[in-house]
Amino acid sequence: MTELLTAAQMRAIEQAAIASGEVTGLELMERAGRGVVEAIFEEWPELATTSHKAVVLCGPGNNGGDGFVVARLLKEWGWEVEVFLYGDPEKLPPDAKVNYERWGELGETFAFSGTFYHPERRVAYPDVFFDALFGIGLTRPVDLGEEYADTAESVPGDGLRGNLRHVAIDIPSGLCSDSGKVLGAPFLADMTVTFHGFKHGHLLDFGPTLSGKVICKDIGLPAGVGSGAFGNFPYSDRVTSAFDRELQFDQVMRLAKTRVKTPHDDVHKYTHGHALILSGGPGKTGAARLAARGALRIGAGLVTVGCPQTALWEVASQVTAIMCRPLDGAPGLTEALEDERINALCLGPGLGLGADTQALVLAALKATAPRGPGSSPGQDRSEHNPAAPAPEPGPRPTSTAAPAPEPGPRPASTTPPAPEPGPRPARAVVLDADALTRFERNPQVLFDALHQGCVLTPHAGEFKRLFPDIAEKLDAPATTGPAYSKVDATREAAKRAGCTILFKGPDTVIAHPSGQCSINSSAYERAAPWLATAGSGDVLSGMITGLLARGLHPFDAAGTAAWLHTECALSFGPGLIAEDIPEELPKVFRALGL
Ligand SMILES: NC(=O)C1=CN([C@@H]2O[C@H](COP(=O)(O)OP(=O)(O)OC[C@H]3O[C@@H](n4cnc5c(N)ncnc54)[C@H](O)[C@@H]3O)[C@@H](O)[C@H]2O)[C@@H](O)CC1
Ligand SMILES: [K+]
Repeated sequence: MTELLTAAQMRAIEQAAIASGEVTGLELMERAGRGVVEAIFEEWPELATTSHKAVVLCGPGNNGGDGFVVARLLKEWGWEVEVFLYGDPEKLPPDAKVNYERWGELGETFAFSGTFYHPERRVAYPDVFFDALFGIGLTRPVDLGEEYADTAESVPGDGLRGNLRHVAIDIPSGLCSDSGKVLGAPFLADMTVTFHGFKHGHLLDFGPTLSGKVICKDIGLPAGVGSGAFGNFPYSDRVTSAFDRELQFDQVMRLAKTRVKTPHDDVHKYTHGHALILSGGPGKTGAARLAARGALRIGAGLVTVGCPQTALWEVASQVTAIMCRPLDGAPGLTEALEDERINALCLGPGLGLGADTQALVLAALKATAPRGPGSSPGQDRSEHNPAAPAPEPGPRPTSTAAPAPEPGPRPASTTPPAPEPGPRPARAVVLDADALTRFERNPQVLFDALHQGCVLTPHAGEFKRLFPDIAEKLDAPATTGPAYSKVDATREAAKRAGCTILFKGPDTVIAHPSGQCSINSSAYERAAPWLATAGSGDVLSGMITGLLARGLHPFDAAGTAAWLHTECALSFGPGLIAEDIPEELPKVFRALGL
């Protein structure tokens, strides 16, 4: 499991380890520096010889301390190394000071006060420039003058400096480790070597652009409860990543299990759920058809497109395995939902911004709201109980349509699964696009009707319409670190709405009102810029709806669909159009060994 850390969590883990007496801060710093050297030799084996040159820019904190370790190790290896320090050596924290002095036995440290220019001593044409200026301790914008900005922001490996590689230690300086926002002049790295676990900032916002490639080195910090990077943090504070193939595999395996018919299974199409996708009128049915195809391919047993009578022939003439039915307005929907086998709905794609859309959404939410005490709409704002035993992530048995298959075999994992983020009601609803925008002027009306079975899938514009105050905080330029992040924003929105929110982007964040959160990053080796194509979001909504029909919990359905959506794009490659995404799913499933 890939667990993503905030600066505060990383500090807490380090401090707990040091306080336990198992390791000292100095040992951790030595391992961090060694990890950086290992990483550059692994990445660029041609550097693992003696005749290379490095410039190391150290800052006033422990990130600078790591830089002094790197300088010493490379010098001992036989490199020519030049070290600059931004700050007063007397004020370095204790571990960094020790390493400053150790380096001092091998070479000189030049004061960096805005210039690298030292005519007598400058290392000409270095092979690597190390950024050990600021790490997770960045608190304000970096402003070190033009020469620094020029060096830090130069295009990695640009021609001026030959094959100069820019390596950031822990996180590029000027990048906020919690938010991925930029504070002042940022360092543009070819490679970033971080420790123990990825930080949120490596995946969010500018993180992937500035970090180059991120390598995470183990520095021997003991694993806590959960034996992952998180130590003992409550689940409600944790964020996992869609790098997390294991977790996603687990979900997909569970789906696959119910595809296999054994002599004991009474599996028929209704046991895989029935998804209803609402469509707009004539000329506007394409989005719903795309969503329907996504729902069907991902495994919903039945998918019906409900459309105005006037659009019936348009839909009917373009679908085959997908059913269609006339469904006019809120009364029509309420009547359709008397069929209790319909257990997942999708509203929004192509629906239009008329009053009808609001009425349809409210009718859908009313008909699907859990009944009974303590389950009133908009009330799923409870926290997890972190002390509660973590159950197996088995199927959510609340769906009337989905059977209760055995959990599929899981890849070996040392991390216990997260507790269930609350029960899911029998029926679930995905709201996207126009179904969100329609409530721009009265979001509270929507929030009052939402329930724990809902998933909202806004892109940045839609998010802003529903949560303008949260978006304002998120969009404000960062002036201090750690800055308010997309994780903070999505969590806050999920709490307010009382349901799962999937906030789209290359850094898609999925949050549940309990605080449970994950990031589906389409960056680094999962970068798929061709996914930004018309209709791609409609397919995602449909895929989530399909997984909900299969009985997955909204939080899991949203995360798994987002992950598979990116996998489909990667598998297909450039040239992809929205229609290709669902059709790629079988190949992705096969590649997963299903
Ligand atoms: N024992 C430990 O705590 C370990 C720490 N490690 C390294 O230590 C780093 C964290 O060290 P620190 O907490 O000392 O933080 P940093 O080294 O990131 O920076 C903190 C210092 O920079 C100053 N500062 C912050 N923003 C500034 C700005 N814009 N302009 C000028 N000065 C600014 C702060 O006032 C403070 O003096 C990690 O990123 C990691 O590289 C690793 O060595 C592993 C072990
Ligand atoms: K750094």
